[in-house]
Amino acid sequence: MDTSKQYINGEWVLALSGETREIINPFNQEVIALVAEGNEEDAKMAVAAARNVFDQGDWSATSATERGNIVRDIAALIERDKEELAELESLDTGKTVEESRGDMDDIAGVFRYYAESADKDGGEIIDSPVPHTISKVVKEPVGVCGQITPWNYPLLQASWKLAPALVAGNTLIMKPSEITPLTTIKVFELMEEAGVPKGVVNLVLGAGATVGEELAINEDVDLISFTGGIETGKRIMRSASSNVKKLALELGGKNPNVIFADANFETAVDQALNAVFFHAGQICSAGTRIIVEESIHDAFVEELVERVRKIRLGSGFDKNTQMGPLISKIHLEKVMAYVNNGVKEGAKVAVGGTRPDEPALQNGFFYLPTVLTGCTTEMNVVQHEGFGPVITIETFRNEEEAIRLANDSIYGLAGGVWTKDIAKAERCVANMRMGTVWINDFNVYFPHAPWGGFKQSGIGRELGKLGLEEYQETKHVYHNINPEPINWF
Ligand SMILES: NC(=O)c1ccc[n+]([C@@H]2O[C@H](COP(=O)([O-])OP(=O)(O)OC[C@H]3O[C@@H](n4cnc5c(N)ncnc54)[C@H](O)[C@@H]3O)[C@@H](O)[C@H]2O)c1
Ligand SMILES: C[N+](C)(C)CC=O
Repeated sequence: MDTSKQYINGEWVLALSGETREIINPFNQEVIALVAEGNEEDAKMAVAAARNVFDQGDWSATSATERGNIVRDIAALIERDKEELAELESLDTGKTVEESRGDMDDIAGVFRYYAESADKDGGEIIDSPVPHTISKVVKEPVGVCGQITPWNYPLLQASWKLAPALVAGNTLIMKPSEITPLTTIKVFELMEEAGVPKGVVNLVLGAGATVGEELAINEDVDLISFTGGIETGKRIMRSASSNVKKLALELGGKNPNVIFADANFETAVDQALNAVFFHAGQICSAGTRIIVEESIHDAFVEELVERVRKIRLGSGFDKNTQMGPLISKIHLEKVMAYVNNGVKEGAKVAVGGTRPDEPALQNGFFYLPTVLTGCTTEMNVVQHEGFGPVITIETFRNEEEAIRLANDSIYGLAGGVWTKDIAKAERCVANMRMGTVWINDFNVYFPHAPWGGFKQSGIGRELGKLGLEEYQETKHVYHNINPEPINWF
């Protein structure tokens, strides 16, 4: 794989400026690749290619079945190269190879799901109120799509955008996170191998402020789909107003995990760990905000802390490792400051709260899994997304208070509720203002169900039927089969 090039109009090309960027392994800070560093000019070139190919109309005129077949072939190639992709993802992000393998299965599943969906919706005939007319609704591609992805699930988040955009007949320009572009580069090679026509998919590498901003503002882009942080999302929203682009935003979360005293205790503790410490808490839907019923607080914290102490940190390539490093030095410093500020606000460190002291981990961006107790809803550490391996614990006394606390957030991405009382669970779910709510589980997602946020966690949905509709325009066609003069004037 040649990482030094971008993919524009069906050609692998160096950045116009000739510049490159070093990609760093977060486990040991070694340089693992040099990649092209594109800028606004590369982005403009890619947009022009995507615009030209879309306007020629050959791709959008292919049948949905044909596009579905190509997307199915991409899934098969991802499965063929699963191990290589998983190792690349772990090298780039620090997550365990086991987690990356799971991501690759999910990614192939997303391409397969959309391949199967491609030709299942041929539109709709409307019962027209006017005699001798035919009224129908058809779906068409939106056009040229700009797609911007984050570093935490690089290829997974890319797949949620690439697969539906392709089956809907759009052309696109993708900009992966500048920190973690490797698996996305590889998948562009696979899309070329699968026979995606020239200019339909374009890859520009580089910084958000240059390439990303150009995609958001460029008036030849019809839709921008962004996954990332809330402040970047707001900025993109402003830039996208240049030509009133369609907008899909998948932003952050500060996700409540509500645990009632009647929950299965062992399972709730165990899953509370999974909800946060996968990928060192760098998950948009991480259940970092535990809200536990007061009567079981002490027992819950005791058990949680004991389990947290046993989490094994290390290289994602070591089979014994359960949690890898954070993505970068800058991010590590942010997480440290986030915890330190929480402590200044009055939170107590029950475990963690610092970097590990093992010599073998000193070159990596490691932070110990951390539990903060004595937290209350108005604290910054409870309200802000730390995006690290940090749990805050609050307590509640009754159902009403649990729901009020869970909803006390600008975010509304996801949440969980643990109880054996089915009616109580359903009442909570009905009142929790989040795009996904899990009952007696956490962090489960699959291609068939929509994903996205209420409130400031975003706009629109990815995955499922809605994830395809983001990439479609809806057209009403009204056909008068017996036109006659009206003689009004
Ligand atoms: N809701 C979801 O499904 C979901 C999934 C994954 C991650 N996230 C969120 O992503 C965030 C972490 O990712 P991150 O740190 O990479 O986010 P980020 O906002 O810093 O960057 C995301 C992407 O936006 C680009 N970007 C930065 N500035 C830009 C600009 N001015 N214009 C256009 N593009 C720009 C970056 O280069 C990167 O490709 C967290 O907040 C997390 O919750 C959300
Ligand atoms: C959407 N998800 C859960 C796959 C990754 C969020 O960061």
